Amino acid sequence: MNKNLSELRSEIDRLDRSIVAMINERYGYVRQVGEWKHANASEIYVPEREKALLEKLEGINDGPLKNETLRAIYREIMSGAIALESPVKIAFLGPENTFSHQAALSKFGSSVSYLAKNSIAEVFEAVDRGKADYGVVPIENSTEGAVTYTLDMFNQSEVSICAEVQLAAHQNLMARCDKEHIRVIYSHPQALAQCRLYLHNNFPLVPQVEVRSTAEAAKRAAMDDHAAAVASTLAADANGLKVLDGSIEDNSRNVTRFLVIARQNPKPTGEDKTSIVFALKDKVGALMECLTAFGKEGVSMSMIESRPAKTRPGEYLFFVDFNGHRNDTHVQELIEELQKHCLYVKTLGSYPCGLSISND
Ligand SMILES: O=C(O)C(=O)C[C@]1(C(=O)O)C=C[C@@H](O)C=C1
Repeated sequence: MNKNLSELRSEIDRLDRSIVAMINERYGYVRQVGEWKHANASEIYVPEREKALLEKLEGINDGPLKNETLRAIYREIMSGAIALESPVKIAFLGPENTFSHQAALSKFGSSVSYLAKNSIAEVFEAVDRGKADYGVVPIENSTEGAVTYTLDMFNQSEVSICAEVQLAAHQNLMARCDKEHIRVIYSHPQALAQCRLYLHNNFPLVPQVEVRSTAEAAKRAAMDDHAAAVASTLAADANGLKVLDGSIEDNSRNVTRFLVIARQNPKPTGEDKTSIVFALKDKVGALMECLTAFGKEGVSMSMIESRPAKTRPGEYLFFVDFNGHRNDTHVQELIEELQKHCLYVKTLGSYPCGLSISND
C-alpha cells in the first residue's frame, strides 16, 4: 500500500539523518587529509581531484537526481571540506554580486571567505603577496573578446593559473518601477554592449549611463524610482529589485571565462588546458614558424590574442591557450620548438578544462 504524507516524510527524515551522519564521517577523513596537507605543505584546493571526483559521481548517478544538482551539492560539501582544512581566502574583482563574485562562488562555494578587490591588479597583488590564497579574474567574453587588462597582468606577475570557470552570464533588466517608468539605465559598459540590440529595440530613447560594475548599477537603481540596471540576478536579489526581463543579452550563448590564479600547479587530469605567453624574435616569419609548431605537434589552440609588448612600438606578445598539460611530452616539445623563434615563452599554467555553468 502507498505511504501517506507523514510516512513519506519520516522516510525522508530517516535518510536525512544518514546523509548528515555520512557527511560528518566524510569530514572526519577530510580533517585527516587537511592534517596531512599541513604536515606536507600541500595545496588545500585540488582542482584535479575535484574534477575526477565529480566525474566519478556523475558516472554512478542513475537519477532522478540531475547531474547539475549533484554538482551543486558537492560544490558545497567540498567548500565545507576546504574550510575545515584551512581558512582559505578568495580574492575576486569586486564589488560583491557581480559575475566575478558569482564565478568565484561557483568554484569555491559558500563556506570559504571572499575578498572583493577594486581592480584586477589588486586581485593579482593579493595572491602574489599571500593576502589571498586564490584569485578569480575575468579573461574573455564570447561576445566582447579578451579582457586585455588581465592578459597584461599575467606578464607582470608570477602567479599561475590553476583552474577556469566558464559562466553563461545572463544579463537582466531590473528596477523598482515598471518598464514604462524607466528614465535612465545604468550598467557596466561591457554589459550594455552585450545587450545593445535589446536596449535599442525596447528603450531607444532612454539614456544609458556607464558605471564601474553591474553591482554598482543595481545599487543605483535601488535608490531611484525611475532608474533601471542591467545586472545579474544575484544583484537583483541583493538590492530588492524586480527582474523586468531576463536573459536580455543579444547573444544567448554569451559566456564569460574566468581564471583561478594561485601559487600552485595542478597535476594532469587527462583533459587539461595550458596557457602561455610568448614574445617573438624580430625576424621574418617568426609567427608563422610558431603557428606551424602547433600544427606539427597536433595541438589545438582555443584562444590566441596579441597585445602590444609596451617595450618598443610594433612589438607584440601573444597569449595562447591550448589543449594539453605542461607535463605532456608533446607540450614540452612544442614549447622547445617555440623557444627557437621567441625571445621568451612563459607558461602561465596548466589546469583542468572547466565545464560551462549557467547563472540562471
Ligand atoms: O582530496 C583532497 O585533497 C581534499 O582536500 C578533499 C576534497 C573533498 O572534499 O573531496 C576537498 C577539497 C579539495 O579541493 C579536493 C577534495
